[in-house]
Amino acid sequence: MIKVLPIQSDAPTKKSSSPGRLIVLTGPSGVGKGTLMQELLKRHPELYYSVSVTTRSPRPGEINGENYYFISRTKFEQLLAQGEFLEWAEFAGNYYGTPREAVLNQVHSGKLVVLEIELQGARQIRSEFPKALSIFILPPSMNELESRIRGRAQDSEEAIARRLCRAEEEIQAAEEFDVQIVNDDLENALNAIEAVLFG
Ligand SMILES: Nc1nc2c(ncn2[C@@H]2O[C@H](COP(=O)(O)OP(=O)(O)O)[C@@H](O)[C@H]2O)c(=O)[nH]1
Ligand SMILES: Nc1ncnc2c1ncn2[C@@H]1O[C@H](COP(=O)(O)OP(=O)(O)O)[C@@H](O)[C@H]1O
Repeated sequence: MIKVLPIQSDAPTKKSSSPGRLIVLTGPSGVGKGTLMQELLKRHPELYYSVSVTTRSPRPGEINGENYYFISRTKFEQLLAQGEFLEWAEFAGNYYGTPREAVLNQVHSGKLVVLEIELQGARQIRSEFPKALSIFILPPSMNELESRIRGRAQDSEEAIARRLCRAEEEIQAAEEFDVQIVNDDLENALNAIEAVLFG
């Protein structure tokens, strides 16, 4: 079951009048969100990437504090009860959440802040922050999506099945978002995202 916390709505900031903004990058697991994000950050170091908190185990090569903050379920539930998440969801058996304070501070200081999150969290951000720009990344086909998830070779069969099942559902929601971009050729997809972010 997916659960999402209520969060604060767009509020004028006293700290800065510069146009900070929330950018939501969403789309099914394996579509290439992480890859696109890495490239975007290389090209635009001025973007602020929100590092999420998760109860999922680290994959080989993942670094705590860089890819995610990896914590226990008990700790996650404690932070949740303290209202520390801007949004959160349960996805494929694990909790994921966006740290509230860090993100709002960055937006208020005028940064473009990118959240790379799944559908339920993206919906919540959209409804609470109407000025957020939301981008839905689509795969060229379901076959290609499956081969990307398998090609990554970092998930169990069970985790792959859960991601594919969820992907079907997520793709149906693509039209809810401001912009849809197909990640077929990586360079083309990057150019399309840049056009949306920077005009
Ligand atoms: N709602 C929400 N989703 C998140 C957050 N962080 C990551 N996700 C999403 O959770 C899903 C699973 O992420 P992950 O376990 O890293 O698997 P992957 O997307 O297949 O690499 C992906 O769709 C992520 O975009 C978060 O803070 N909040
Ligand atoms: N445009 C693309 N063409 C081919 N493979 C891609 C493309 N974008 C990403 N991939 C590959 O697909 C796999 C899943 O990408 P990843 O960024 O981990 O997806 P997500 O973060 O959405 O789960 C990775 O092995 C990545 O190298």
